[in-house]
Amino acid sequence: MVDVLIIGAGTAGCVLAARLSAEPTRSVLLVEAGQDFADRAAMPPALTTGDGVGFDWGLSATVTAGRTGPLARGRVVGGCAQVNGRGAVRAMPRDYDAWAARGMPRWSWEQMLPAYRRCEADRDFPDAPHHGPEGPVPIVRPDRDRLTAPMAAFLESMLDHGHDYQPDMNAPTAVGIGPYPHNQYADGTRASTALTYLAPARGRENLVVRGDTQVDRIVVHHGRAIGVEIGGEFVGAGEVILAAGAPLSPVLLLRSGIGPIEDLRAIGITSQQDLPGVGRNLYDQPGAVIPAIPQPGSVPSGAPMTEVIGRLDSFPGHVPDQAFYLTLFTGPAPGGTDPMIALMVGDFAPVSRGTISLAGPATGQRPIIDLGFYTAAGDLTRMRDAYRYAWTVATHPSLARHIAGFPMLNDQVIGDDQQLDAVLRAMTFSRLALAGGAAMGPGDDPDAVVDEQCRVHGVEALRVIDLSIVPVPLRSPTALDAIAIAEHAASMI
Ligand SMILES: Cc1cc2nc3c(=O)[nH]c(=O)nc-3n(C[C@H](O)[C@H](O)[C@H](O)COP(=O)(O)OP(=O)(O)OC[C@H]3O[C@@H](n4cnc5c(N)ncnc54)[C@H](O)[C@@H]3O)c2cc1C
Repeated sequence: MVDVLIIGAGTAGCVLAARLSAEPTRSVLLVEAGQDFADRAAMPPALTTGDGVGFDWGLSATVTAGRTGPLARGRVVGGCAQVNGRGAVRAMPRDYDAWAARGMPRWSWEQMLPAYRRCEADRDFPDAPHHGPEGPVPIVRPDRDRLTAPMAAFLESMLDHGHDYQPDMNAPTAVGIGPYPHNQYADGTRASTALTYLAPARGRENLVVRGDTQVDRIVVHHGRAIGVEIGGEFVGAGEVILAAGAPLSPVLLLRSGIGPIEDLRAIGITSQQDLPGVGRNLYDQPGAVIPAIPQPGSVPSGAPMTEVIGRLDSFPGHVPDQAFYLTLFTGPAPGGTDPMIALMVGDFAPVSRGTISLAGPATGQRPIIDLGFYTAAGDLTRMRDAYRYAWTVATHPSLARHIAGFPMLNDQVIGDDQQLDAVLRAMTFSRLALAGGAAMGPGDDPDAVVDEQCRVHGVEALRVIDLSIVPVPLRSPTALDAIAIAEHAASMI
């Protein structure tokens, strides 16, 4: 029997395994459903995701009412951050302060900042008080003077719109436009937590990593987690830590009988703990693009996909909340080879919430995921205003000179509420920044799943530590936050 069994060697799980096994007397078993590339040289250059191929779970979700789409989730040691876009932007202090204000003072920005500092080695601002100089994750930004022509034009358009230039978009209050921070090594290799945290810890005698091993359920006996079941095998543990990410941590709780009692009974799962909040309060960030055909030669081949990110405070029709972001993407469109330019607008803080539920008890049955985009009043209007504003950025002369045409948009569509709403409902996609579904909250909150120390309410020796515990929207693309959250939680164990 191991002391600690961690389910999921993803973004957070690799951090937890490294930090918890640093104590030599504690035995740690890290279990991952996907492949383990222990030898960095054996790792394929590109780990793809999408519809169950490569290193993807093949999940799907309801995106907007009546419309379903694939929901990419990394299934490999390193998790989503092993297949993601490497954008490494922090959430804002106000997000953590909102978290703390829900009765969890240990998750305030003041408490979280040391965790962000601990995890990073910021190559550009090592001396800034809010940055860490020597953590495991290298953070770099593109050089403003060496941006590709469309990226420089996007920056110019935003500055002309009155937004501030921010050399460090990870400064706590950075609002405006600046170089996009990325987690990567100097040679361009992706700096996932499989490399930055787990690889240096692999030699420890008290740490075992098991790839290609999917946990079927957590075994709870008399109100205490005593281990897990893997294809009929029981593996005992003193403590189980669930780090399967959103949405798969809530899925595993449900399969283990931890969730809304009536829903579990209806699909034949014996309840171990009635927790109505499991699978609820899921949120994600809706995104939409303005696709454009570039002028010939405008997008250099092999150019980085994105180099500049904007976090907006105010624009017409919008109450400032720093929740919208703009990014320019260049390169071949998904599944194609012709170059494209796409200005993406995303909402970091929608009000809408989604749900996760099970169709049945079997591990092989896909969960039912509804992202709930635009179900809350006001979310679609917010997006409409932001998209309209993005149109003015895309059609600004600096950017427009790189664009030959917009395939599906014009001033008339953009100006008409009904037409634009139809476009948004049809094209909105998941920003793949899922969080919640097993939210943290005090014991008197009926929707709370874990307490301030990530312990599942009502079940001993079981914690959830990944983005599914986040009870508030994070104004960020989320990967860096998953690392900092795991760092912070590990310091409490
Ligand atoms: C394609 C893509 C692009 C993205 N781009 C960016 C970006 O550029 N910047 C950014 O900040 N964020 C990005 N994100 C989001 C970000 O990467 C994730 O939000 C974050 O990494 C999630 O971390 P996590 O630890 O909560 O979960 P994960 O990293 O998903 O880790 C969960 C792990 O648990 C494993 N697991 C699940 N169930 C089981 C089970 N039953 N048994 C065993 N193992 C299990 C999974 O295989 C996985 O390895 C992207 C996400 C995707 C999918």
